[in-house]
Amino acid sequence: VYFYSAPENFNEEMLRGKRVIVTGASSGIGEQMAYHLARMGAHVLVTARTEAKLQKVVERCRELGAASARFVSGSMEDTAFAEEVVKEAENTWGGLDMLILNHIGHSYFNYFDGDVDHIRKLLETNFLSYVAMTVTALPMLKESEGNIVVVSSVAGKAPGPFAAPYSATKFALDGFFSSLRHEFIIENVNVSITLCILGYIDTDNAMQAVSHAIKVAPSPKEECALEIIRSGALRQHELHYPPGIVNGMLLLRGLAPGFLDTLIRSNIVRFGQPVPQAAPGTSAQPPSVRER
Ligand SMILES: NC(=O)C1=CN([C@@H]2O[C@H](COP(=O)(O)OP(=O)(O)OC[C@H]3O[C@@H](n4cnc5c(N)ncnc54)[C@H](OP(=O)(O)O)[C@@H]3O)[C@@H](O)[C@H]2O)C=CC1
Ligand SMILES: CC(C)CCC[C@@H](C)[C@H]1CC[C@H]2[C@@H]3C(=O)C=C4C[C@@H](O)CC[C@]4(C)[C@H]3CC[C@]12C
Repeated sequence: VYFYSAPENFNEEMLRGKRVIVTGASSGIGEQMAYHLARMGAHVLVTARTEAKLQKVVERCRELGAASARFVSGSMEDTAFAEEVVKEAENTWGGLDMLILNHIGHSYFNYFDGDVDHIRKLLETNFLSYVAMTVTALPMLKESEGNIVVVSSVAGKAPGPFAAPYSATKFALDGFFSSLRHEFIIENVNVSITLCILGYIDTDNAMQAVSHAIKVAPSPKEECALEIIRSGALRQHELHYPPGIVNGMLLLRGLAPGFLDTLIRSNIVRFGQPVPQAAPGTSAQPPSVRER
């Protein structure tokens, strides 16, 4: 508790004129981070696959007062693209202050189906591209004494069911970046690494995927996006958002892991399968988690 509640003074001016890359910024939390950064007067480079959406995000960033805004489109399934995005920042800005790694590839919310290739592909997108961007950006981040922000999930600390591939990629991020942080401290590399442990957030994609299955209420993506930027700028090691639920879960994980697991399962009511439509005159019976 002491560690994560150390004195902190965030001022939005801290981001003015800063050069920031945001991945997965065509929707959800990434899009909201781009808008906050724009409002704070940062230079933003946003990336994702869908050019039409990125075009709109860039326009909105300009309206909100970004020092500059541009996009590069492509897929992070390919680590060559990940490196290309960082090169683009180097060519346009000649440096970089903050690297926000946020994108995720599509996965399913259901029992693990045995598809090993899916996990390999998801690791490329959700994990290896993060490593590749970090490697390419590191010389610039050392120069600016900048920040690396890695967006993860409670599923990357205390997993629930139906997200085995996704959870694996988020655990990989914790292992890699928490180890790398030690090395930076040992070697006096003044680049901060912030691992963001997020609970359930109300983005369109997450709501579509799991709102029928999760009992807890989602937290707002706008506030979540601001907290991520804030903790990155303050060089915190970890962000836990929303703090009550995530800190509670992590505390229980240490004290009573079996109880936490039961609690997680009891908060997931249905999943994956279409909810049957009620026939006229009958009431719909949702499928139970045991049915498959
Ligand atoms: N929402 C939630 O409940 C939670 C989210 N998180 C984490 O927060 C982060 C953001 O989540 P959220 O905003 O909900 O996600 P969204 O699904 O809204 O956004 C994902 C972004 O990644 C992009 N993307 C998808 N596939 C690829 C690809 N192959 N290559 C490059 N970009 C890709 C998407 O754009 P496009 O399709 O155009 O490529 C989009 O911009 C993720 O790291 C997620 O794990 C953590 C805990 C809970
Ligand atoms: C026990 C409870 C107090 C809290 C349980 C919270 C659990 C159920 C929450 C916390 C993190 C959440 C997942 C997440 O990280 C990101 C995504 C990606 C998105 O595209 C689809 C939904 C998915 C898989 C979320 C599913 C629900 C999870 C596991």
